[in-house]
Amino acid sequence: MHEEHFHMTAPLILVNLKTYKEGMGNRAHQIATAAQLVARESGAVIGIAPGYIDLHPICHHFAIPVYAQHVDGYEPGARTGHMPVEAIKLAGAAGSLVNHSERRLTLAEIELAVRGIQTQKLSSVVCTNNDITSAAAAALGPDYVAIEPPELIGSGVSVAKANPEIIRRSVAAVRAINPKVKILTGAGIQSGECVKIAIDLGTDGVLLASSVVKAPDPVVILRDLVSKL
Ligand SMILES: O=C(CO)COP(=O)(O)O
Repeated sequence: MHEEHFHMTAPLILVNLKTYKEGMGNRAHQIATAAQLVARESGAVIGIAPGYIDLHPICHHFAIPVYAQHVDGYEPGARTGHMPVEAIKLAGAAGSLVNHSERRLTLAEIELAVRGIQTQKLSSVVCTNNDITSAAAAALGPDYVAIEPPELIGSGVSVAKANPEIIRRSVAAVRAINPKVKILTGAGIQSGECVKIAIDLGTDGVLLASSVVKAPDPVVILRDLVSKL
């Protein structure tokens, strides 16, 4: 379902399913079901970024924003093993992550992907690793810059608690370049308290993975994540 159907001025909680076994197939549907339930009962905007195989069915079964984890900015045509923006749009995606720490791109590829996403009127989330790269990403004019210190990704240690300074500096850097660009932060986000700290530091939401994807019951974690909004 496309993003214009959602109130995107509200904070965005975006759950990246990565290629975790606990985020594939039936389990991807279970997490999407949990996201939709908690979004409905709380009024929060909760999106998920499943793998490509699960993208199309999840887009069509759930009324939540669904993002691809990566997209190529190339035009459709004689290329093999790439993912054009048109393909994720046809699948029903709201947008895509670009340049995740686990799927790094060159600057030229990031720019191409952001332009392609804009051309298709989808939402772009460019991931960055520090305040300098956040400023560079903001110069490309994406919808979101998502700052995630790589050393804290998957660590269980929350960026909001361990390194609020990097969030503060990134917010300032992005605002100085382009105040229209929204900001997410991530790495180790696991509770409503983490989300509240991130929002209080001036971000527009969070990008997270393991705390939800690996939870025995994702509903419990998602309810906690939205509890202080
Ligand atoms: O990389 C991330 C989200 O894209 C963060 O992962 P964790 O929430 O597992 O630290």
